[in-house]
Amino acid sequence: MTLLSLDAISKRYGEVQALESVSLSVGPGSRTAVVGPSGSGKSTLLRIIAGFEFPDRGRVSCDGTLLAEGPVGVPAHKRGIGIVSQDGALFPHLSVAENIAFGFERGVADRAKRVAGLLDMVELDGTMATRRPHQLSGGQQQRVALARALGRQPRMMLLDEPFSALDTGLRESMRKAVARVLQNAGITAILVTHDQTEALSFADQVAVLRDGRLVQAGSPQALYRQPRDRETALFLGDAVLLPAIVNGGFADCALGRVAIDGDHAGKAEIMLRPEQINIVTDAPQKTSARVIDVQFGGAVSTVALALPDTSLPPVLIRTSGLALPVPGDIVHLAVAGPAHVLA
Ligand SMILES: Nc1ncnc2c1ncn2[C@@H]1O[C@H](COP(=O)(O)OP(=O)(O)OP(=O)(O)O)[C@@H](O)[C@H]1O
Repeated sequence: MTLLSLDAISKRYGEVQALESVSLSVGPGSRTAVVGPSGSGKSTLLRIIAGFEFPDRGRVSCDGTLLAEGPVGVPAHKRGIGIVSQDGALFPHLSVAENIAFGFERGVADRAKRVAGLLDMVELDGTMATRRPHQLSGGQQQRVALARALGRQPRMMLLDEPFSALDTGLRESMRKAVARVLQNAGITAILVTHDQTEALSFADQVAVLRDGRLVQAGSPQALYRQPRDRETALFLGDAVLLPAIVNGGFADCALGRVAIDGDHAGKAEIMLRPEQINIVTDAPQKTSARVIDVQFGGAVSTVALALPDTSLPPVLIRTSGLALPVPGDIVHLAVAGPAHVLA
C-alpha cells in the first residue's frame, strides 16, 4: 500500500539540478529516512512534498490525491502535512499552550483539553503549558513543535533534521520518543537527516540521495548489508572493501575464501562490515594478520590489522574490550556471514 507517491520528480535551480527523476513510495503509517551528503537534494525533496516548492517535472500524490504535477498543484496549507524543522520554529512571545493551539482550526472546542492531550502525547508535563519557549530545554522545545504539528491532525509528518541541535544523549532519546509518538498516532513520517545511525534506527525505509538522484531505497538492514555501490556502503557505516575473484557463491580474497550473498562470477570488489570479522583462536580456515593499532573504546574496541597482502590498506575491526591483542601480535581471523559483492 502506498500513501505518498513521488513519480520522476525533477527540480532545477539555475545551473543546479537539485533533483533528477526521483521516484519513491511511502507506505501508510511507515517511517522513511532520506539521507545523503550535503547538497544532495534532501531538503528540496522535503519542500516539494510539503508544497513549499513545486517540481519542474514529475508528480506528487498522497492518498490518491494529486498534489503536484510539474509546477502546478495544491498549496502547502491545503495538504494536511505537518512539519517539524531543526529549530522547532516556536513563537517566542507565545506560551507553550498558545504555540500548540496556534494551528487548531477556528472555533475548536476544548482547546485546553486538547493542548493537555497533545502535551501528554509528546510526553511533556502539563505544568509546562504556561512557560515560554526560552524557558524550555532544546528537547522540550522540539516536543512542543511536534505537539503543535500533531495538533493540526496531519496525515503525514515531515521531520527536517529535528534532532540535529540536540546533544548526543538527548538526540537518541528524542528520536525514540518521536518514533513512539508517531507510531501511536499512526502518522506516516519522513525524516531528513545527516546522521546515518539515526536514519538506520528510526526508519523502516531509508532512501539515499546523491547529486539529486535516488541511489537506493530499502529497509535499513538491506541498505546496510547490501548497499548498491562503494559510496553508499561507506556513507552508511564503516566497511572493509577488498578486491576478490568471485565464483559459485564464494569470493577468494585477502581474508581467504568467504561466502558471498549473490550469484556473481569474475573479478569484483566485496564488502564486509567490520563486525563480520572476528579474531579467533581456532577456525577451520584461518587467515592471519598483524595487529598494528588498538583503540580501547570500552564495550567496543577497534583493532587495525595489516593483511599479508601488504598492497591492501589496513583492515579495521571491532571487538569486545575484554581480551585485546597488542600491536605486533599475529592474530587469526574468521568471517561471519556473507560478503556483499559491490556493483
Ligand atoms: N532556492 C535555491 N536556489 C538555488 N539553489 C538552490 C536552492 N535551494 C537549493 N539549491 C541547491 O540545490 C542543491 C540541493 O540543495 P538541498 O538543500 O536540497 O540539499 P540538502 O541535501 O538538503 O543539503 P544539506 O544537507 O546541506 O541541507 C544544492 O546544490 C543547493 O545549493
